[in-house]
Parts: sequence; structure tokens; C-alpha cells
Amino acid sequence: MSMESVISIRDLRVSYKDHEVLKGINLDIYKNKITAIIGPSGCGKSTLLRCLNRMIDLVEGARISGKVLFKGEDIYSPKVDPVRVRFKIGMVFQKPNPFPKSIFENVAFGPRINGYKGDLSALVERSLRWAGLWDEVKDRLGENAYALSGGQQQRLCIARALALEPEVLLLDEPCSALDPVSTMRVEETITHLKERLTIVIVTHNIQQAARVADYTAFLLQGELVEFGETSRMFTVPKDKRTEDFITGRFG
Ligand SMILES: Nc1ncnc2c1ncn2[C@@H]1O[C@H](COP(=O)(O)OP(=O)(O)OP(=O)(O)O)[C@@H](O)[C@H]1O
Repeated sequence: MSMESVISIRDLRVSYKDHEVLKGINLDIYKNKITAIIGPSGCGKSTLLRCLNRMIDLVEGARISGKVLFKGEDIYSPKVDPVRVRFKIGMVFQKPNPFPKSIFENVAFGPRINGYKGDLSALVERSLRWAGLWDEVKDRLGENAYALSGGQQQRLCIARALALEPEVLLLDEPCSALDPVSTMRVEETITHLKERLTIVIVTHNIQQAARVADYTAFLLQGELVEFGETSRMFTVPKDKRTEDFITGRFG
């Protein structure tokens, strides 16, 4: 079966001032799959993720070259509006960052300012269901989001991203601030979500990649060492450096 690529990364290079941190990355992100980006601290995982929806534009001093094609169109083309890109390719960050507003408003806010014409309550409910949070919050939608636990806040941030109906969701170490039970809930949520959209997750946690990812990309010092199906890569890595990393010899 041939896989459909949603994002194609071609010879992507990023420098911060004179420091090149991504050195010509070529990678395809497949539709309705979960792709994990792993590698030791500082290898460029977050930088790569930020390039996929032009969040990198907001980083002062970052220079980028190469192409990121989203369904065939280069998102760095001058005629592309980065704000629209970020609607289509949403992002969830390491630390849950809900707005200091009600649970309902956190999810409704984006679609409303974006001129959503449909039934907002239905959209909020649907997004919270997809994020696996509805049952826990349905009777307290008016409460401040800060009253939720860290893990619930993170699922709320996922719901907030989903309310904009993205086709791809980028997650930057979404569980690193969470306890093991909350981590498990977020992982379950992500696993269900791939039926509806495409997911790219940066993780420090190799076990997490093994648990959730269909495909894994291993980065080292700004280079893509290896990419492939997670099950294959974690059992028969092609590169010695991949083997050393996943068996915990470094990183
Ligand atoms: N805004 C910035 N300005 C200058 N250098 C930066 C900036 N952001 C990241 N870097 C540098 O770029 C390199 C890659 O950083 P990046 O955050 O992408 O790596 P990472 O693999 O996500 O790291 P970690 O796992 O520690 O989060 C590092 O050397 C980092 O110090």
C-alpha cells in the first residue's frame, strides 16, 4: 500500500545566527499516522517541529531554507499566509498553556474570532470529546481552566487546537510536565486522534515513541540519522547510532 504524504520536508536548513542547527532534512509525514521525532537534547527536534507550521517565523534570528510542502504547496511561498498555515497545522506545547478563561471559552475562542458560523456549543463539545476530556468537564464548562489538573489542561489545549479543525497536529513534548497517569490519558487521546488527522510528536521519551508512533525519525546534531516504521526501527535499527540511542547508551 502506498502511503500518502501530507507534509514533505526537502533539504530543510535552519540557523540561529551563525549556528546551523538543521542541516538539510528530508522527511515525509504520512497521513493519519503518528510520527515521533526523537533525539538527544539540542539535536533540533523542536526547531524541526516549529518549521512545519511556520512557528519558526516567530523566533528571532532564525534563518530557514529549503521547502516544507503541505499537500504539495510550499508553506514558505510568499503567497502563503502563515496564520492560515497555523489553522491547518495546529500545535500543542510542552507546558499546558490554557487561557485564563472558562473551559468553554478556551475551546470556543479561536473559532469565534475566526468567524465560525456553525453551532459553537456543538463544536466545543465535539472538540472536547475528541480530546478525551468531555466526560470530565461537561458539568463544569463555566469553570476557569486553571481549576483543571495539569493533564486535563493539556487535553484542553489539544481540544482548543482541534476546534480549529486542523489537518495536522504538532505536539512538542506534550507529556513532559505530566505524571504517568495523565501521560497515559494523553497518549490514548493521541492514538484515537490519528483516525481524524495526522500527528507529529516530539518526545524525549523513547518508550513513548515506541508506544504511540507508527513512524519515528531519529535526529542527531541537526541531521536525520534514520527514519522508518517504529516497530522496525526499535527492533532492527539500520544505523549503529540509532541502536545506541534507543538502547540508552547516550542522550
Ligand atoms: N531561539 C534560539 N536562538 C538561538 N539558538 C537556539 C534557539 N532555539 C534553539 N537554539 C539552539 O538550537 C539547537 C537546537 O535546539 P532545539 O530546541 O531545536 O533542540 P531540541 O532537540 O528540541 O532540544 P531539547 O530536547 O533540549 O528541547 C540547540 O543547540 C539550541 O541551543
